[in-house]
Amino acid sequence: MSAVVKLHDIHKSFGTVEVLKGVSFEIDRGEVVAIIGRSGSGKSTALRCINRLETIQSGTLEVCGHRLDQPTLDLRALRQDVGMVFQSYNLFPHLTVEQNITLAPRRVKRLPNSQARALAQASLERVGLAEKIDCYPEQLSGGQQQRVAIARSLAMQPKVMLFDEVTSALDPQLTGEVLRVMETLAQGGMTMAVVTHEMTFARRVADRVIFMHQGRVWETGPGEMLENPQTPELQAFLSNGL
Ligand SMILES: Nc1ncnc2c1ncn2[C@@H]1O[C@H](COP(=O)(O)OP(=O)(O)OP(=O)(O)O)[C@@H](O)[C@H]1O
Repeated sequence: MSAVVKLHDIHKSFGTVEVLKGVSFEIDRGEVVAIIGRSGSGKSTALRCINRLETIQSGTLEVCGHRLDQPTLDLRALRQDVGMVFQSYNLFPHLTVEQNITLAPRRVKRLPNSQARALAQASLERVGLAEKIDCYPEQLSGGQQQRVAIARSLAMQPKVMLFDEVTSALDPQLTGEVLRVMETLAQGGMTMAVVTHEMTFARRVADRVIFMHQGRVWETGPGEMLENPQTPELQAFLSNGL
């Protein structure tokens, strides 16, 4: 298998505070990696580096063949290959579901209206919301809005998807419906990096779990490592939660 995401010895500081202290990991094509760890351990920052929402100070970083540590980076091409879904859905309230989903494909890929609508329909079917295509976000539950946000990302046909605590704002029932959509994507072969506090999801769905602690990859392994943590830090995290 070939790695589509390669981080090697990444260092990242905000001002004088170093939050990533030499982070290295790879994600293979079709692999699902869950990134777990305490608040402030650097999970979101590491994820955000992968699509260049954050720049790194040193290290090498390659995503879908794009060298993010090189000045020649084509940011637009990178962002087409890498989709990202956030905790806040960031849907435009004055646009319908279809308009939200087709905004980027129309602008970036210059798709004609009929093709864009078909793409929105297909993306919504993948998240189980085809019948909501003409709704406005306020007519949807939080879980449905998050699924629309996932559909919006899918419509750009990304090669890698990044999920940053996408269920943190949802109650347990709505969390479940979003996680099921993500599980279906995982089963369909999508390459995914998922920052999450959902340990059941990490254990069951992820091919590999990365435990970050104090800006470093502290422990990594298959989901079963959560049943048999090797370091006291992962043990403490699993018993105390956040
Ligand atoms: N834009 C920023 N400016 C300054 N400091 C930041 C910025 N973004 C993150 N940090 C700091 O970097 C550290 C790591 O933050 P990060 O969001 O990556 O952690 P996290 O593990 O994802 O935590 P959480 O689970 O709370 O989201 C924290 O101490 C945070 O305060």
